[in-house]
Amino acid sequence: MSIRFTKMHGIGNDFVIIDARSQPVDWSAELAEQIADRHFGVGCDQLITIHAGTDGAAARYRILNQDGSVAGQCGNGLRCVAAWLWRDNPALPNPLLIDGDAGRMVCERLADGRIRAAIGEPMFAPAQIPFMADEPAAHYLLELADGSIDIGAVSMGNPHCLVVVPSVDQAPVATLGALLERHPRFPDRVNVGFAEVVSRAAIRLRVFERGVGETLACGSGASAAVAILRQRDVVDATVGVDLPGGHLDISWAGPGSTLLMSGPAQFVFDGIWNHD
Ligand SMILES: N[C@@H](CCC[C@H](N)C(=O)O)C(=O)O
Repeated sequence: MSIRFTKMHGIGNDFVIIDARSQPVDWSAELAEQIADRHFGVGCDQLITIHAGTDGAAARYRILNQDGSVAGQCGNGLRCVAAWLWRDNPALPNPLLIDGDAGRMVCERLADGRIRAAIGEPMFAPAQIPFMADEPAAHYLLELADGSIDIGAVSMGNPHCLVVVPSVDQAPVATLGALLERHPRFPDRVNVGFAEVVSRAAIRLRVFERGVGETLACGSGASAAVAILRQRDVVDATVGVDLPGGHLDISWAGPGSTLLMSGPAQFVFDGIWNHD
């Protein structure tokens, strides 16, 4: 079987995007694992499929991680889906409505070519993350085999935890990230951010993504980091986030408001995936 796809990235967080409206797609963990494989497949952090939209949405998007697990949100992927939809049909409006498992998102192409996505309100209630705790808090102590660690936790439509570190360059992203991703208090596993606060308007961030490992960038991770640091009143409403693959601007006015994420969406190539 042959499947047409587009390879894209948002500051190095890379995706294979498949239009599931115009061709049959066997949406499965196995398909994601095969396509995402960097040696035997196309190679990507996430496989994203585009489905028919309803009620005014241009489309619906679904996300599978490299390991085949389902994700509810993908900030960088959402911007790429918006750019893909505008390329596919230049008559589509700007802003554009796109539905996902986390709800309805609004994407707007800015004058400088970047895309600003409204990705919803951060959710701090432990049951919504999901995270095992009695009540929402700005800090949680998480038990590890050799002590405990201070974390923040939030859902951006997908689960995130955050560790504040003195320097992201020295942070044990691979080891601690893998440990926290599967910590028993996160029953659905979790994306793990390591943030260095540079000022009230700037942070540096590395993210160990659930179902992938460390990626060059994570849009929902950048959003989660700003939401948690804003909850702690450590940063202002607008924050520049530097990730290994590039820069995102995040704005969150606070409870009751949607969070805004601005950044690029890049096409890499179009191709055809042939598989048995
Ligand atoms: N890279 C994405 C997040 C992808 C999903 C995540 N790994 C999860 O399992 O929740 C982003 O840019 O937000």
